[in-house]
Amino acid sequence: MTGEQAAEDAVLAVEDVALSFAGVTALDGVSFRVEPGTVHAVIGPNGAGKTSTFNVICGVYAPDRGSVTLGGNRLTGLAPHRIARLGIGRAFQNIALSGRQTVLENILLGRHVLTRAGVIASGLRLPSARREAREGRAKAAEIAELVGMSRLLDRPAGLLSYGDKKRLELARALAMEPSVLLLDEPVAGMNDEETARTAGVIRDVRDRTGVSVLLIEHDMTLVMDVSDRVTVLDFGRLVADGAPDEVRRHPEVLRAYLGGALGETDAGTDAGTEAGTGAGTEAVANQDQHQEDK
Ligand SMILES: Nc1ncnc2c1ncn2[C@@H]1O[C@H](COP(=O)(O)OP(=O)(O)OP(=O)(O)O)[C@@H](O)[C@H]1O
Repeated sequence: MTGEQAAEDAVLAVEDVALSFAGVTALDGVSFRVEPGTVHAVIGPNGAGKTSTFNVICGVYAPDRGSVTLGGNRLTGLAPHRIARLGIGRAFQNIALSGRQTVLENILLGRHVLTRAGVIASGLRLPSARREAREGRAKAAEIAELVGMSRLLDRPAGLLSYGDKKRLELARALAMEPSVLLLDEPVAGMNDEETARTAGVIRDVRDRTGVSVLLIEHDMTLVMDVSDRVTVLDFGRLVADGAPDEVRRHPEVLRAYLGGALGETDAGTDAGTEAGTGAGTEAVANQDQHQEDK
């Protein structure tokens, strides 16, 4: 297989996905592609369909229409654990770590999806199980280094700072060796310093492992800072998809974030100008504030 083919293999394609709940449209014909080795953000106001998109990708929800493929393999219709095995790793917004277990043990828990030696082989301490355990620990240590937690390997997760807990959740998802890592609000609740550290980790994941990162995030400073591409949803529809700079100036994006308040007025037409960009940034900042108030 050539390098180019390998890269093509890891493309995550969401195609014409529609999803509704008892008459409420959550997603309405959403399509986008996550290119290998990129950071890709999905943004939009509350209720836009971001979490629903993640849930369709992971197999938590079956879409009414459309499909999700990874490297040409159809994920839609498969159970979540099979989708995880095929290369979709997800770190959750709500931290679900084992507090008494150490950082190393928590990362190893993330690997169980990959472990081949069964319970019996492990119990009998067969060579295959011992080798797998050794390899697992080495890999977990590598991942801990990547997320800046090498010195915390033996610390119980329950004693970590908030930021380290969130980065450990990310590390645990990475331990599954995914092609695409899904991050649900990775910097929610973090201060500026913690946010900057996490931004560095996200970039390192992309640059050092080649894993694509797909993230939902309300913190627009982070989104614009780390993303190679941004997909914007509003009321379940895709309203923009492009480089951060293009998306920030897109009239539909300004309209979505300002709740239609600007309608046909200045910012709608000025969207491509400096003034328009400023209005968008402000609107997005208001959205952040709204999140904090929730
Ligand atoms: N399990 C569900 N049952 C009923 N309606 C749902 C369910 N999940 C999502 N929805 C609806 O689907 C729409 C999209 O919701 P979704 O949670 O995907 O949005 P979101 O962009 O993630 O929002 P937020 O930023 O507030 O998390 C909303 O109208 C929401 O109320």
